[in-house]
Amino acid sequence: MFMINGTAAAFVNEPFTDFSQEENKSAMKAALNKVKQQLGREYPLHIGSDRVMTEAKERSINPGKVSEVIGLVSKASINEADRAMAAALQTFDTWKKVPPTERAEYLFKAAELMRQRKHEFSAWMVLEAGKNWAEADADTAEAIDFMEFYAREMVRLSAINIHQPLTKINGEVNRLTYIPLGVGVVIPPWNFPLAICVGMTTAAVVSGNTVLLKPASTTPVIAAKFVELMQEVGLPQGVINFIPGNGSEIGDYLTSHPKVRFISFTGSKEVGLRINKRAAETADGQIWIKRVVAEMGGKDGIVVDETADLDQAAAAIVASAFGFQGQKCSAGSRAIIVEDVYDTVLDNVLELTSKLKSGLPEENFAVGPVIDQKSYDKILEYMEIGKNEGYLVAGGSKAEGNGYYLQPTIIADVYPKARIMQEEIFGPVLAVAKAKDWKEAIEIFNDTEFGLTGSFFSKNEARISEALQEMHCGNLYINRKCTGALVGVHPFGGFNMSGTDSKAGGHDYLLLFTQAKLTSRKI
Ligand SMILES: NC(=O)c1ccc[n+]([C@@H]2O[C@H](COP(=O)([O-])OP(=O)(O)OC[C@H]3O[C@@H](n4cnc5c(N)ncnc54)[C@H](O)[C@@H]3O)[C@@H](O)[C@H]2O)c1
Ligand SMILES: N[C@@H](CCC=O)C(=O)O
Repeated sequence: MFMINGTAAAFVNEPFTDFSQEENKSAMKAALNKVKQQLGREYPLHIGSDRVMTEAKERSINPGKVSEVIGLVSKASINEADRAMAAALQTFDTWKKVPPTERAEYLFKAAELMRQRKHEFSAWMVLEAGKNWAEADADTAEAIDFMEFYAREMVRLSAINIHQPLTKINGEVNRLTYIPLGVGVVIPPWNFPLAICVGMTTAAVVSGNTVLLKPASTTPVIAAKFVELMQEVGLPQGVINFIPGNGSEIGDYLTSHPKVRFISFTGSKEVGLRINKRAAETADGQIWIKRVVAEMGGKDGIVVDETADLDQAAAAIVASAFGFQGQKCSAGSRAIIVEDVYDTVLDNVLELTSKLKSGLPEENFAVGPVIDQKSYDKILEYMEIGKNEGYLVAGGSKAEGNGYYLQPTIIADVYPKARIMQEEIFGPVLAVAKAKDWKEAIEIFNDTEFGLTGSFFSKNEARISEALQEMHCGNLYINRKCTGALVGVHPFGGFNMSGTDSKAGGHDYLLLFTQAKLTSRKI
């Protein structure tokens, strides 16, 4: 709980589940069985207090077993998006007046309920997103963390002048308070279908805003489960309006809408830039500049010098490149290794990769499917491009299974300007480049339009100091993998074309969804 003997308990991350323990294994299997009984159900839109079933549906399928339908989710058209906007606008008038501590309570309660049903939420992601158990468990843990963390943050910010203590002068009482912005559109991606959806939505809501939540089209069921949870804890109707639908249809419509005060987006560079551009146009009747928070793609990498622990470096390269099939914005899709140890590290990487078994996520194979046909086709294309840009040393094609399975693929001796070194593939494809020394390796690392995550492996302190300064990315790690940021520990967000560096899970994040009001009273 939040309060212990009247004092706020310190935030701690939700622990990950150890699935080598029999009881945890059984609990996860039971959760999967329970969830399987609920497959194929229909889910409504949530517009204010209305539950709206539309004829048009998003058909969500299991990417690891494509004949299995996870659920059919109602799909909003512009008409329903308009109704949702009206509901959100109306509710904003009352929600903004709810004391911040009360708003935070909804998040604390939801975090607690999610904790109790942790494996069930993870099971939905195993089936809908193709995550293995550990990846799904980490996603659920992060969702719980976001709610706990942002609730605490709202309580902290609501204490007047705490964030920015004001200089005192005689004859005046001055206060700085953080007030909400208005109605926001929340647009999460599918790859962290619970954590990122929950984090983006609850940050906006706990700050006193109301939202239109448009989930990703491939993972709408897990988003619907989150919205149901918020209803269960009694969040007032109209605070979260749930409107799955086409990005190009309602997405474009909403991002241009004059009543939208802010857009919170996480997804690809292409869509993020489109939203940023549309949001910058002032629509008729619009009386503000829209705030855009856009967290976008990455072309992250791991640099290894000759002094590094080579086994640790190889393990980190494999985990970062192939965890969740490389479908993380933080994925280490580039390894840049100095020539003295290039062959040794590459051999280690190949050996570890050859041990990765691919198969059904519900059976907890290390490597599962990619998300859908479009991704599958795109990644296969990149594999072919890669074969012309270096040497194929592992994988390179489809893998067995009734779904979108691909082999973990490694292309070696790739030149820095190659497409597979520059473009985000978002799949299990690792490009390996050779550098003459650690300085050149850092130059190659920085030679990208993105700037999200990176790692530097070395035992040399002087080099580590220089790498800390020179490697230009939002989340830089030393001697560890470049994925797996923890809420509160590693605030997350990137530079350049990786986005607005909003640092989700950090102490500044809620400020993005508030405006600071200074009041000065003469006494
Ligand atoms: N930087 C981060 O924190 C972070 C985290 C996770 C994922 N990502 C990035 O997300 C991408 C993968 O996710 P994705 O495939 O869901 O991305 P995407 O850009 O295709 O879609 C993201 C969301 O935008 C919606 N959308 C599509 N067109 C739209 C439009 N015109 N207007 C409004 N919304 C629209 C989609 O329906 C989805 O909900 C990768 O590039 C990955 O790197 C970044
Ligand atoms: N925050 C996650 C990545 C989120 C994007 O996909 C990590 O640090 O691995």
